[in-house]
Amino acid sequence: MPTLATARFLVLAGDVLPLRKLSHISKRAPLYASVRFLSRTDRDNGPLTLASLGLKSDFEFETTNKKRKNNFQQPEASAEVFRSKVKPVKSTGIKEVQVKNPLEIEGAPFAAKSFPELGLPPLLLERLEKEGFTVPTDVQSTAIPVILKDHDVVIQSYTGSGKTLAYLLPILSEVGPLKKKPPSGDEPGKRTDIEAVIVAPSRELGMQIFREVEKLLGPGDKKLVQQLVGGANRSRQEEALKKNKPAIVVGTPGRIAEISAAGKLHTHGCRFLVLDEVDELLSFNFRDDMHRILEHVGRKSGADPCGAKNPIARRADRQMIMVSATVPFSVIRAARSWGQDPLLVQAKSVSPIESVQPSGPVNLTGHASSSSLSSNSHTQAAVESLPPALKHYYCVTRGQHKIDTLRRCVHALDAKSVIAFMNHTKQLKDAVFKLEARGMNAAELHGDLGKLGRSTILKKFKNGEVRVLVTNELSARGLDVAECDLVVNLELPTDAVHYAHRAGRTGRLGRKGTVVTVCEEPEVFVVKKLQRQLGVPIQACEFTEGKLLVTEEKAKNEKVGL
Ligand SMILES: Nc1ncnc2c1ncn2[C@@H]1O[C@H](COP(=O)(O)OP(=O)(O)OP(=O)(O)O)[C@@H](O)[C@H]1O
Repeated sequence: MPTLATARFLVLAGDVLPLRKLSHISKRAPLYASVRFLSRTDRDNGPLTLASLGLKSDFEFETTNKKRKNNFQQPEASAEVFRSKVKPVKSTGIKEVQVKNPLEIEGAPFAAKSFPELGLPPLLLERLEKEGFTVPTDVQSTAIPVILKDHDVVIQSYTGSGKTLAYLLPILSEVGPLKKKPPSGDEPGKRTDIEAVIVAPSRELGMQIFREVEKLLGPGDKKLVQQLVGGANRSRQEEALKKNKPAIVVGTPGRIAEISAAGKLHTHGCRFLVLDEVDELLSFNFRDDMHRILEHVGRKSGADPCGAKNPIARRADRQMIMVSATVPFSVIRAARSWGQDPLLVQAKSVSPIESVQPSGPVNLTGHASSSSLSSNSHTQAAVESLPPALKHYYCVTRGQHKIDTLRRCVHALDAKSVIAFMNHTKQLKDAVFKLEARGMNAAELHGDLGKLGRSTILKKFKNGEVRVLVTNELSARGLDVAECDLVVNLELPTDAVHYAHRAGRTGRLGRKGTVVTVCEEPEVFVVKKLQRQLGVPIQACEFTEGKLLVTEEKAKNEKVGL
């Protein structure tokens, strides 16, 4: 360990420049005549696929020449060159960490294109302008034209890069009152079926997406979207479905499957099926509910004479959109099973899913050398899931001093809105109690709280009444609080994917954000492993005299290839 005299440096938020990828986009033409891999997974333990759902049991190939109605032209090849630079921090003197402006957008991932250039209809463009969305993000400008051309897609882009609008806007271009004018002969307003089903793994995320759709539809048409999240009153949801005849439903797998099984959700004519946080939806917990959803949504019975026998022909009717910041190979396999010639859409590239290999589900040419990455697909999924502007630190302390370290960390960074993660629900109350005893506004958020309790706490956190939200994995995915400027891991996440989703609650849409992992000495090797797997520097630090001090020499970072 370096001594105080030789190795203490000051962090002025930003000594380490973002490491990003060097990506080359294939110029290959889209694969329309393609080989489709139907399934190859273990039925009992593997991820959810057609095989695990009992629809297909063997690895199969099928050649299809079927063309989608519009051919997608891949964007011109582009190469982004980012250099990994580690600026030496000064070895003398100590400077204060700058006060953060949580809403300052440093490196927002906005694209060169405008919304009108993406082919969105005029009414939707008007709504976007009213809501203050003026420029699309990179992933939006790449994904929107692809989805508008009817392709099944897997959208992968880092946390907070705007994936929700990337799929909502093309859906709203085709569904509901903002859609494109129908071709002459079509009768507008006649359709009463549900046209889009959006599935999310948690109530909070479901409600967040639901509100985003409501907002875009505007006050006059907000009943055209219905939430079907668990924890809410089911009969009221069923009544609303009957009365309002929504075009879009957003919900959690359990509640959607439940209402569908009761015969009160008619989705056979559904055109869009979105699986948000798809890698989470593939987990064992959701297996039965997802089975029902995949079997029923967008499956028109009798629409195609081959349909009854041929699952591929039947599923041709719905467009699958799968989304996550982390895309392990299990998602790629699932996309091959459920989609028709699906495309992998990333911020600046589109490639056929067929070209994705198990060793590299997403472009891995960036942050770290491939040799330094584990071959584990889950680990690979975490690479490029982190916003490039995030800063990562870890601080070693004893278990009983963790809350105090958190308090000092919040003061040192002058953080206004903090999410602190722990692994077990039982410990959250105690942590909140200790923080409040030290004069810091804090609240706990977890699944055992009632629906009302959860939404009240989230509201208070969003409006600044609660400074520190102490929570568990429930809040790690999707939660969008723009003001959150600090994430603290009071306990280590289980793996790099979980680290990425937790970390992604801050630094959203190019804003500044800091992630501090508070750990005990024997856990430091896990932090080092996370650092290697994620390909980002995680610097050792201390909080002394109200300042964050980096305690790790540059040489150590160089050792891990950063
Ligand atoms: N074009 C845009 N202009 C301005 N703000 C935008 C734009 N697109 C999205 N946003 C805002 O950026 C924030 C992050 O977007 P979103 O939640 O869709 O990110 P995400 O990529 O889905 O993140 P995660 O992976 O964590 O779910 C949201 O508050 C959203 O309203």
